[in-house]
Amino acid sequence: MDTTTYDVVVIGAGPVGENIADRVAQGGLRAAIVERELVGGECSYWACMPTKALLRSAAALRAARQVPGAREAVTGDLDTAAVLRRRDSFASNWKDDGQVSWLSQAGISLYRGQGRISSTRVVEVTGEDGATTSLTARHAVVIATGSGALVPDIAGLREAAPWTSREAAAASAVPGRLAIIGGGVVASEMATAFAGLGASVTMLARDGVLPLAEPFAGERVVESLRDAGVSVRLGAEAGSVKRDDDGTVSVTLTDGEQIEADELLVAIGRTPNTRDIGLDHIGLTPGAWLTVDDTLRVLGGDGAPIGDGWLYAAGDVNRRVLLTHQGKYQARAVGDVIVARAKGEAVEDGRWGRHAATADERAVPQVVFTEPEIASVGLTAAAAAAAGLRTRVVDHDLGAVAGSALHADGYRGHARMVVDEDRKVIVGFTLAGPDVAELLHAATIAVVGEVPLDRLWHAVPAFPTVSEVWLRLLEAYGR
Ligand SMILES: Cc1cc2nc3c(=O)[nH]c(=O)nc-3n(C[C@H](O)[C@H](O)[C@H](O)COP(=O)(O)OP(=O)(O)OC[C@H]3O[C@@H](n4cnc5c(N)ncnc54)[C@H](O)[C@@H]3O)c2cc1C
Ligand SMILES: NC(=O)c1ccc[n+]([C@@H]2O[C@H](COP(=O)([O-])OP(=O)(O)OC[C@H]3O[C@@H](n4cnc5c(N)ncnc54)[C@H](O)[C@@H]3O)[C@@H](O)[C@H]2O)c1
Repeated sequence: MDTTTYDVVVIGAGPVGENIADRVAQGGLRAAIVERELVGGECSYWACMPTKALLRSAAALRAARQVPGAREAVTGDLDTAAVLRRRDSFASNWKDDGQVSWLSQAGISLYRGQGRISSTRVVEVTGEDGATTSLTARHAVVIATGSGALVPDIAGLREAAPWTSREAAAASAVPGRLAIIGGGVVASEMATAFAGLGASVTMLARDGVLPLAEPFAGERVVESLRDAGVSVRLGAEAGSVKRDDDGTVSVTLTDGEQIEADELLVAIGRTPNTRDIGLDHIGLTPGAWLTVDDTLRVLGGDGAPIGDGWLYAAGDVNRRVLLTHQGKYQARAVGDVIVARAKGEAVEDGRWGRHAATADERAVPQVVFTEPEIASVGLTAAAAAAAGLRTRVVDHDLGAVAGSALHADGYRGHARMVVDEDRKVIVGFTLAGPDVAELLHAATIAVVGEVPLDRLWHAVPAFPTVSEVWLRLLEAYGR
């Protein structure tokens, strides 16, 4: 058995693991990273990048059709084969050579195989050929193993070989009929994408569509999915599933109704990749989400860091926020804190300190790439109320600003800001409308910066842009 010692060993080379390794290497420590599939993780090959590529061409076409002059220039339909080819290139054709050479130029050692913690600071890597390498970390081990699709215990579901987000993201053809179980982010985006690509889509949204967003967001998405021909079945629950010999999938709903499709996508959330990473060797439960403190140290059942604090977890696997950008934010904090602790430097773990992932709590931005796009940061009105904040909610019609009218004929959208009345700062902001994704960062800065409303009056939106909605919201709030 080979034995190799590094300062830091990272298990999982998704976006989060890669960033952690890079950060500690930049801090002067020697890092090894362990990956069992493709360097780049879920986001690069089966999640963010390919799914957005599947959505983008139809969005561009819709945008052109909303502007007279451009509309007349669009004479054909979406070219599905070209969309899938573009998606393939955004998934790097499911090859990780580019990312592997990036690791190498960053001075990070890559070990391919399944990583498992075998004892304090020791990770064993089992390669495809069964050979084992033992890696010892002088300072820290970081778990960045991400998450996989959750498949519920519905009778016949597993035997019916359903799609998860992976098969949807990497589909080589568009099914004639696609049924989807779920109403969250993956279900909404994939219903949008596959309807845009010509599939006949049925969405079984037991708990509603985008139920965690502001209610107007889900309502707009349902409306537009239905306009696009999607059958959105709010409250419908799959009771059992069967795939016939001819490949047809039949879903029997709990009320007895039967729905047939060529493929069935299950999109009801995620499960952590912790089943086989050696958690039992350190007193934790295999298959469970990991609990961490604000500097991302893994906590044991007693609420204290494991051992002397040598074990960290970042990204999806700690369940704080299941988003790439937020996982990479955690990666910067965890990489820097490992370096600081290794060098005996001060740890800045107070609120908004360099080594604390404070924004995870109440300042998370997210864009859902549906039609319309849903861009949000911070708390919804309901979440703010549940958190006990005294709030005022201000709404504005996003279509009623000059910039929106110019952007597209018939522009429809909505904006909401949630103000903490005791501090007179924005704690939540949601936009629903075409191309609102790029408007989000202004709101994120206002929320993270806790910019007083009085000062925001001096942040003047350029005319004529959609951002003028900021002024309208302030006017509605009053000075
Ligand atoms: C369909 C879909 C679309 C999404 N779109 C977006 C989006 O648009 N924007 C966004 O911000 N987020 C999006 N997300 C979420 C995003 O993909 C995740 O938040 C992100 O990938 C998490 O990164 P990670 O590094 O924590 O985990 P992962 O990306 O899951 O990477 C973990 C890596 O660890 C490896 N690994 C696991 N266990 C081991 C082991 N024992 N040994 C060695 N290697 C191991 C895995 O092979 C994997 O490469 C989407 C998710 C899905 C499912
Ligand atoms: N654009 C983006 O930022 C983006 C895109 C896709 C995914 N993601 C991330 O990936 C993660 C996973 O997405 P997801 O859509 O799978 O999960 P999700 O948690 O967003 O939504 C899952 C939905 O399924 C419902 N559900 C749960 N069990 C069910 C059941 N048995 N039957 C029917 N419905 C059920 C839930 O009520 C929920 O609404 C999300 O947390 C999200 O952050 C982000």
